[in-house]
Amino acid sequence: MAVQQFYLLGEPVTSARAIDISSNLDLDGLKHLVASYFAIVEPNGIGFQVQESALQEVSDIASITGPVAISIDGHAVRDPPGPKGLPYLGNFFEIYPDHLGNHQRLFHHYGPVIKTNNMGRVVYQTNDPNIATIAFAESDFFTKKINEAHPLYALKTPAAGVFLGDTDTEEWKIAHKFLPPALGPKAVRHYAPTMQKTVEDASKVFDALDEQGEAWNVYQYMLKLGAQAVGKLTLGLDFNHFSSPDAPVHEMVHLIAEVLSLNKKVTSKGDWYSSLPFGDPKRLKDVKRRVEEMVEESIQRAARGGVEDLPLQDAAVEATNMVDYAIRAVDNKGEKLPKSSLVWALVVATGAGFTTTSSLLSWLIYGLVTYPGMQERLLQELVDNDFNEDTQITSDYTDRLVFQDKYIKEMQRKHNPSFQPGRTAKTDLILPGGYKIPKDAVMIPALHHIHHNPDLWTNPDKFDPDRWDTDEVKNRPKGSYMPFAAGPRMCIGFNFALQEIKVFLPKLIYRYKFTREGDATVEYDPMFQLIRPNNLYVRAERRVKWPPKSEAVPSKNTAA
Ligand code: HEM
Repeated sequence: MAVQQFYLLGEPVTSARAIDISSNLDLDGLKHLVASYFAIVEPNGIGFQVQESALQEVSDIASITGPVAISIDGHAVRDPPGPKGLPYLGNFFEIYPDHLGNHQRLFHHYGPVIKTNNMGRVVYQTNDPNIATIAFAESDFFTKKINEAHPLYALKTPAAGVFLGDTDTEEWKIAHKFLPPALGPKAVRHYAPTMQKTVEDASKVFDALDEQGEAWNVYQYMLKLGAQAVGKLTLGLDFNHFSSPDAPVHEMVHLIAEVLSLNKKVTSKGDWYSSLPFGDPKRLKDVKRRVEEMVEESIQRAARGGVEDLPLQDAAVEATNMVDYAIRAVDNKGEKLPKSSLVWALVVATGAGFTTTSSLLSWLIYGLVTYPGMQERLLQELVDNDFNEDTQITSDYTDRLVFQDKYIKEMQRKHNPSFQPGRTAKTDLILPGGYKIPKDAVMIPALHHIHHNPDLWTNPDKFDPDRWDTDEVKNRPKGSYMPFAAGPRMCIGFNFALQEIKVFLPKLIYRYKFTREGDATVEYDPMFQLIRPNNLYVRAERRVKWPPKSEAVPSKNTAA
């Protein structure tokens, strides 16, 4: 057994630590051993050196007199770089209002891990797929722990378990056992007819707007549409969003959207702002309480779809909505989702459900009126697949819409609603590239910037659904595309979201021709938890004719 001194290159030599090297360790074994002492996340990136000469043999490393330096991927360890910023304000005005564009610029300038300071709140972000995957993995290094530095801090609600709670809690474990079956592929398939009925009912309003020759704000109507479906399928509630063109947004929907806006405002401006006893922070608390009350009332009112309790998987395919499911589902120990978790788990499913899908739906319509040829190609695919007003849309049917699938994928790459899921460092650690991250720091895998990283995507600013056919995209590095995040805390509602979109989009495109109203640059809302377009207006005109089937596609009535 030999004892050798090691220190991290970039740190003082006096920080060297003595490590016992057993005689039968090979180089890989030594890297793993050293990694465990210094919390180096990826041992394979470790190099050993003395005065700039690399050491490749364990015997040489063991026999050197004096400390051996550890490099990471050829680098000394360092703090993630970032702009210096102003006193008190930090980088706030270098980042807002166009935080997407400005972070893109910062990644370009400083590299794959950046550190910024927003009025005292330090934020680490990455556009590197490997580091993002490490952060999402829930490991000895990172977990979802919503501390003061986390973008969801002002919304933290341990009782919710999912989304607004820490991983290392009983509440998360329980909610994460009960909710996913109700949002799995089988369960959401039985929601398809309700989704279809929702968009069909909404067409009365879009028809009326067309008859009046009116353009409409896309986000406002997609908020109504997304919420109308989610309200029925999570809470069993009819929000009455399509009783007339001017029907108001239901109070619950309005308040949940306000919560997301308030949270972004409160958490973007540092700790001093979030602790103010008035203004946005106070309003946030009040609105949260009101939402809780409303969901509680709707749970009490919700009609049960049946009387008997059922095992989780059966309840998921039998239940008429998620309240019904949550009341009836029992796990294999005969236990139910506790009352203490029920209300907030359903608030989260409702809020996470409609805020995200309404933003994505808005971007999907944006794409129709912005990117040339998209609307025509999507419509042609429907015609070629014999779509008409009576088609019952099932997952078997949508599986045939190959171009629609690529269009949605590309939209979620380029205009994904979610952009800042955060994970918290459990210890002082060293990331690939040698970046030092202190315990309790929050690392944000910046989804928008991973999806626009030019090292991963050719011409990332170009909207190009056909890129999904290329080998480059098919063989992309792990972690290059994660619209729903990744790892144990990733989205559990993605089946629901994708199915809803795949039902809504054909119905809208087949019935209406969308055109852009106005030519102002479409702006996203910088003070919202999600990326949504603020000022996009369209006209949706009832189609009176449709293109013929493509020549290559045999008509249904043509004999083979
Ligand atoms: C376009 C649609 C959607 C997108 C882009 C999206 C994105 C995400 C992302 C990025 C996360 C991780 C958040 C974090 O780590 O902080 C997440 C979590 C979650 N999503 Fe979604 N989501 C979508 C739709 C939905 C829908 C429709 C539902 C439910 C009906 C839903 C329910 C949830 C829940 C409950 C979590 C928390 C899971 C946990 O904490 O373990 N999402 N979503």
